[in-house]
Amino acid sequence: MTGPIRLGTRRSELALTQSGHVADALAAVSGRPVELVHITTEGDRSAAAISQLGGTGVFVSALREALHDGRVDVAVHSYKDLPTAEEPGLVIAAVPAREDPRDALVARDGLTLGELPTGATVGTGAPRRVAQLRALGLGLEVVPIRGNVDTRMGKVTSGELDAVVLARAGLARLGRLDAVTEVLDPLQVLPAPAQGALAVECRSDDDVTRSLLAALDDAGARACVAAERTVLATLEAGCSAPVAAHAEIGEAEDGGAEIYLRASVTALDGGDAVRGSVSGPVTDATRLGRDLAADLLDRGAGALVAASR
Ligand SMILES: NCc1[nH]cc(CCC(=O)O)c1CC(=O)O
Repeated sequence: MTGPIRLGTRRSELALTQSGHVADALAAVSGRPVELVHITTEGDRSAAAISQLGGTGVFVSALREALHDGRVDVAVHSYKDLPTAEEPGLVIAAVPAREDPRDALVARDGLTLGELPTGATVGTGAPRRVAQLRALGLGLEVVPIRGNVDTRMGKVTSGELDAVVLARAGLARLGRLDAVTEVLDPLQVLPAPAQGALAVECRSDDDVTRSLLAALDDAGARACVAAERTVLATLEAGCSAPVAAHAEIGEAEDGGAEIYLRASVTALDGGDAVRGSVSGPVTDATRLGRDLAADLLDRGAGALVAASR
């Protein structure tokens, strides 16, 4: 097979940027042309809140249909938008090196969270961010917003809102880090499981594409994402639940590689939260995720997840 590799992508500027990077890398390792195929998803067509459309899975299903149908060979997703359930017939063949997964504040006048006055309006649509911002006890007024990155940042420029919270990774990929006024400390606002990572998917029986994509895989990023998403799956929480998780790789005392995993579940009103952390060998990523979720459940996380449904 020497024809072009067809890579399905959403049309948003962020999706096109992410897909473009993967397409370039895939062309370089395969020596074959890579053709971008634009796919429109229900999440792009509708202005309704994501929670009303049935979760962020709405961004994913149209791309997956195109893979199943054979219209495309490869699809690139923001990993945090993927449901935790595996998709029969498809495989995540590459998790490329990850961007900084932290959340970022874009505020008027260069302000940080701590400098925003009581009653300042902060826009975000994600329940995880709403809950953690309220839990800071700063008296911020959290305003639900959605739309692409430009639309959200425009609400600060126009003066409609004092600030918005976005994934730093999206701003980095779009070349908009200049707008960031504070990168949020994960001790205050822990990012979403798999934030900043991409999932590059193909058909499980497409051995040629699988082996090409294997060259784009970053084992450390894959292990961190596995640990974080296992927390989410074990808590039986959807991607719109106020669950946060963040894994990092560091050096263990014996010189080997170790994962340090943190997670939190926060009540939507910010009045209650359960946080925890665990560390262990990189090869035990999913076990670490399960252990941390079990610890959070022991300490009451189940009720917080249930209350957010
Ligand atoms: N939910 C939308 C979404 N999906 C992925 C990103 C950013 C890129 C990433 O996290 O990889 C965003 C925007 C945001 O949260 O600000």
